[in-house]
Amino acid sequence: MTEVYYDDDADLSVIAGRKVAVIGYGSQGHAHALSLRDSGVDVRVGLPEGSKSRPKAAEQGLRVVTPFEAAAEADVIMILAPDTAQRKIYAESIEPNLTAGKALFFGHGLNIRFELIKPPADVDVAMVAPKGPGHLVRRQYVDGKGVPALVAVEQDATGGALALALSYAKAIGGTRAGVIRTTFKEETETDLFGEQAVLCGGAAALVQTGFEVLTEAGYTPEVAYFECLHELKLIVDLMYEGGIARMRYSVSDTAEYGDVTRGPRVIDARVKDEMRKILSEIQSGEFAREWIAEDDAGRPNFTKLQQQGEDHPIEQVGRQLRGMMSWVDRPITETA
Ligand SMILES: NC(=O)C1=CN([C@@H]2O[C@H](COP(=O)(O)OP(=O)(O)OC[C@H]3O[C@@H](n4cnc5c(N)ncnc54)[C@H](OP(=O)(O)O)[C@@H]3O)[C@@H](O)[C@H]2O)C=CC1
Ligand SMILES: CC[C@](O)(C(C)=O)C(=O)O
Ligand SMILES: [Mg+2]
Ligand SMILES: [Mg+2]
Repeated sequence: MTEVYYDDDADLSVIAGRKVAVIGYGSQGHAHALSLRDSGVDVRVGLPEGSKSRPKAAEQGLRVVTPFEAAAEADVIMILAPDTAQRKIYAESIEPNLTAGKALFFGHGLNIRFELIKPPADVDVAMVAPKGPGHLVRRQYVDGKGVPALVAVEQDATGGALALALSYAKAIGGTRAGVIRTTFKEETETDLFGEQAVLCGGAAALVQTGFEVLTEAGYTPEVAYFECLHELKLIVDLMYEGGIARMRYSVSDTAEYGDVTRGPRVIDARVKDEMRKILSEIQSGEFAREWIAEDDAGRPNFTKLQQQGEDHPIEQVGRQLRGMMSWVDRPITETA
């Protein structure tokens, strides 16, 4: 069985003895910067002049400097800007300051796995990748809990890269939940697959399609929303707590019989083949090339598809229904 690292396996004083730069203050950046600070780490946030994240970080009492200044001051540089922006930030602000013995950290491995960033051999290159959205990484930390994380070491120039990554993971709450060691290759490919085929792409398409089938057959949109979206969270909560078995224990026999007989008809061999194709596009670098080119072109296709998603009827009915449930529309974070 894979080794899982918990709080007792990581030494907080390792990261507390370093100067850390967090580049970016979005979903992950705000969570890392605030939790590092609350764990006693000397942290500064690197953001360009004019960045709309600057006031948020400053309001939270963090010292904000430019990415160049942050990389010059710090000896651990964590890049938490968008994946598509990282290669330019690296070239302009980090590379000139990446002297021997420093550590370059990532929250996701895309830029290293696909060689968009090639650090020099005399620095540590490591990853601390929480397996959850940044706003929940912060919320769990504040609540005394944690989101599981992956750590990986691509280069160990100092001999201390793993201890440093585990220490960093402890400072953001990861070792409270469990940290697994992996590689940049495995993290990048599984993370992209998970978000495309299951967690974001697969789940969103499943919900929208179920809603469409019911409403096109004449059923009430509000009923369809509760059935296909709202209740999904309650079902997934049971899976999160006790696996698919606990969900099946809790639902009726009728639901469980429908689940085991009809589920495989929805997610059938054709869907599995398509998932394999998606995985091979990730592994070959085809997806990364497509995404970088789309970003370089100003994201025309992405913007169109985002708009289509926002215009889907499930969003309108959902907004109305959630408006009646004050506890559902909780701000995703108190801080960013
Ligand atoms: N979202 C998540 O929960 C997860 C993300 N990750 C990884 O974490 C990394 C960050 O993603 P995410 O948190 O979603 O990013 P976001 O899009 O939420 O945030 C991006 C942040 O970077 C800032 N930024 C944009 N351009 C620059 C620049 N040139 N220099 C410095 N800062 C800049 C933005 O500032 P501004 O406000 O000015 O735009 C913003 O503060 C990615 O590698 C991602 O794959 C990993 C696990 C989960
Ligand atoms: C599931 C999406 C994710 O991989 C994440 C929150 O872990 C991301 O890139 O945002
Ligand atoms: Mg992920
Ligand atoms: Mg991801």
